Amino acid sequence: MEELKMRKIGIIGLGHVGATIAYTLVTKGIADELVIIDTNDDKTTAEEYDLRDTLARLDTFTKIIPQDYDSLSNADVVITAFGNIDSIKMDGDRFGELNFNTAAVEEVAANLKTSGFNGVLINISNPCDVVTTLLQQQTGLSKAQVFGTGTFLDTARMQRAVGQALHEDPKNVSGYVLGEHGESQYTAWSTVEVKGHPITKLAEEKGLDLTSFDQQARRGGWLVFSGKHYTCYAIATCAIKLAQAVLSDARLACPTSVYLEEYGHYIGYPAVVGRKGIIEVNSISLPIEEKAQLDNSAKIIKEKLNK
Ligand SMILES: NC(=O)c1ccc[n+]([C@@H]2O[C@H](COP(=O)([O-])OP(=O)(O)OC[C@H]3O[C@@H](n4cnc5c(N)ncnc54)[C@H](O)[C@@H]3O)[C@@H](O)[C@H]2O)c1
Repeated sequence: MEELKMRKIGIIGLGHVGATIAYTLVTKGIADELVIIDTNDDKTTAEEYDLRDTLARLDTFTKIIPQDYDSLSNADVVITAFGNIDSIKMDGDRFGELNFNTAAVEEVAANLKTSGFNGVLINISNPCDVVTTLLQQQTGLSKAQVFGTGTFLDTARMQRAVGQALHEDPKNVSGYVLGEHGESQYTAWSTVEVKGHPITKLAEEKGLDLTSFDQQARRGGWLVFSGKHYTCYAIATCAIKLAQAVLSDARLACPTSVYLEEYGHYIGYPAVVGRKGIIEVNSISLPIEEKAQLDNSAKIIKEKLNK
């Protein structure tokens, strides 16, 4: 009999974000095998047993594999969520973790390389575009195999802001927040529609303040952060949606942190995600001002990379 293909996912970094992803993957039965890795052994054991103790009450089973890089050799997806959130201050700068996370990249990339992992790597760790660029370079995986959550989360925040103002389900709002997952991100309003109606037209008709929505997308994370000193549900949901797009070869069109030749590094831009990772960069034609904003954001990511 042909062996059943298991859906195997690895998570590296089991803090607020990684643990939320692990819990969701297990309770929703999305992974048949889940590899969980953290430099903190006690934290890993705690998450391992909290998840194992959940299994008896679920309709699905997930094999939990702790602290084993070797077992990632045949994983479909690895999600990186390592970091040190306590080093982030309320100053609006996601680059606060830069030094910590660039050091972590070296260790994680070397371990992934030794493991023989050859699936799709989805990075969450901040600064997201910089860390994704470094992970791709240091793992030696292809640019299609590595991408970041990037502005997928910021786009969800924009959809929330617009949807909330118009009393619409955020899913009725389409379009993209582009650029850095950070302060220089921006909403490409030329791409945004509500139920097929261009937002620029709706804004004129209804007197909407698009700048305020854009600011809500940019600052949304800090609103959550200021109350609980981390964020977890929205980012976990973004990462899992991307992982599922890989597992089911969905060819999901969404903004992610993707490698753009033009800039020579990763940046939030429309892409299509499937079994092999980034199936295509979905080049869209932007008005001159919006393209200039993308160029500016790329410049800021590049400066951080050069540091
Ligand atoms: N891209 C986004 O949209 C987005 C959203 C939220 C959080 N984040 C980022 O995700 C990361 C995790 O956030 P969090 O709140 O869970 O942080 P956290 O500090 O709660 O957890 C980080 C975990 O990573 C572990 N870790 C550190 N170095 C490691 C290494 N080399 N190998 C394995 N594990 C390691 C730590 O022990 C810790 O358990 C941070 O970088 C944060 O800024 C990104």
